[in-house]
Amino acid sequence: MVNKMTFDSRVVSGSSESLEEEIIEKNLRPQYLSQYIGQTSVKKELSIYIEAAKGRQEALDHVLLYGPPGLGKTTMAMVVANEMAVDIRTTSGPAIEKPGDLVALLNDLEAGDILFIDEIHRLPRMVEEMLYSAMEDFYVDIIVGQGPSTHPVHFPLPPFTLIGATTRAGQLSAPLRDRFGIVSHMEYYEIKDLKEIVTRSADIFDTKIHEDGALEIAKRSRGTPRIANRLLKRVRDYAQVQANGVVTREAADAALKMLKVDKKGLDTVDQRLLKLLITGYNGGPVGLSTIAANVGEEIETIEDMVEPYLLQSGFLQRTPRGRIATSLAYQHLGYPEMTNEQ
Ligand SMILES: Nc1ncnc2c1ncn2[C@@H]1O[C@H](COP(=O)(O)OP(=O)(O)OP(=O)(O)O)[C@@H](O)[C@H]1O
Ligand SMILES: [Mg+2]
Repeated sequence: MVNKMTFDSRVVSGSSESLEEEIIEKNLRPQYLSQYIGQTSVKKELSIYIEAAKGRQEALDHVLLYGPPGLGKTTMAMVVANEMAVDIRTTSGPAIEKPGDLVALLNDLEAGDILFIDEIHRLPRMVEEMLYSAMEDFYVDIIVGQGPSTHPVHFPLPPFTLIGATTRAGQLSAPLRDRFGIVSHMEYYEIKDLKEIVTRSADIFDTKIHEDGALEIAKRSRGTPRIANRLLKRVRDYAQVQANGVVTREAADAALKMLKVDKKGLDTVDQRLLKLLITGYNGGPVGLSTIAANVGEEIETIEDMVEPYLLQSGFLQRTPRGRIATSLAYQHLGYPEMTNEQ
C-alpha cells in the first residue's frame, strides 16, 4: 500500500517505527512521575490516586489514557507501574483476538499488577464484554465443554489495574468507558515542556545542544514528545556532519528545512492538505473522504494523525459540512485570503 508507506516514512508522524527506535525510546522514557515532563494536571491527579491506593495497599483504580499518538500514554502506564511498584504486562487491542487470549493474560496477574492494553478501542467485541466483569468484580465466566455439556466456569481474578490507552476515546463503548474510575486526557505539550524534553534527551544522547537549538526543535515538534525526540535525532546527525556536532539554532533550522518540516512543524502532508482546501476548494468546507483521496492518505490516518494538530493549532476548523482552512492557514502558506463576497 503506497499510501501507508508515505505515511510511515513521515518524519513528523506521531507513531512509533522501527526496532531501533523502540530501543532508543526505552532509554528516553522517564521512569517516575518526577521525571515526566509536562501534562501537569494528569500527573497531579494520578499522583494523588497512586498515593491513596498505596496507602490503602489496594490496586489502583482502572485508568483510561486518551489523546493523540506520541504524547506519552505508554510511558505514563510504565511510570504508574513504577510508582505503584507493581508488575506491568503490555498488550494491545488487536493482539487479543479471542476471550481465551484475555483469560491467559489475566491469569498471569498478581494482586495489584497492571494490565496495559494499548489501542483499547480495537478490542474484539467478545473480549470487550468479558472485560466488563473482570474490571468491575474481578472475575470472568468462561464457557467450557462442547455441545450439550457446555457450562460456564466462574473464574476469580486478583484485584488488578487495567490501564487502557486510546487515540480515539469516542470509539470506546459506553459500558467500557464507564468502568474506568480514572479518565485522563493527554494534551499536546507546551513549547517550554518540549524544550525541556529535547534538552533531557540530548543529554541522554550525550549531544551538545544550545538553548535556542532546543527551542527551535521544540517549536517544530507539533506538541508531541515522540516527534521532538525524532527531530532531535535527525538534527543531531546533521550537526555531527555539518556543524561540529553541536545542535545550534542554525543547525536545527537547516536540518529541519532539509526534512521539509516548516517553522510551525508542518510537513508536506499537512501542507498538501491545507493547499488542497485553499486552492482546490476556496478554503472549504470539504468532506474528510475527499480530503483523504486527494492527499493520498487513508481517512483514519488523516483523522488520527494529521488533522488533530492542524485543528489544535488553528490551521483547520471542523464544521458539520466539512473541514475549512482558517485565515492562519492562508497567512502561513502565503496565500491572499478570500472574502466571502469573492
Ligand atoms: N513527559 C515526557 N517526558 C519526556 N519524554 C516523554 C514524555 N512523554 C513521552 N516522552 C517520550 O516520547 C516518546 C513517545 O511516548 P509514548 O510511546 O509513551 O507515546 P504514546 O502516547 O504511547 O504513543 P502511541 O499513541 O503511539 O502509543 C517516548 O520516546 C517517550 O520517551
Ligand atoms: Mg503507546
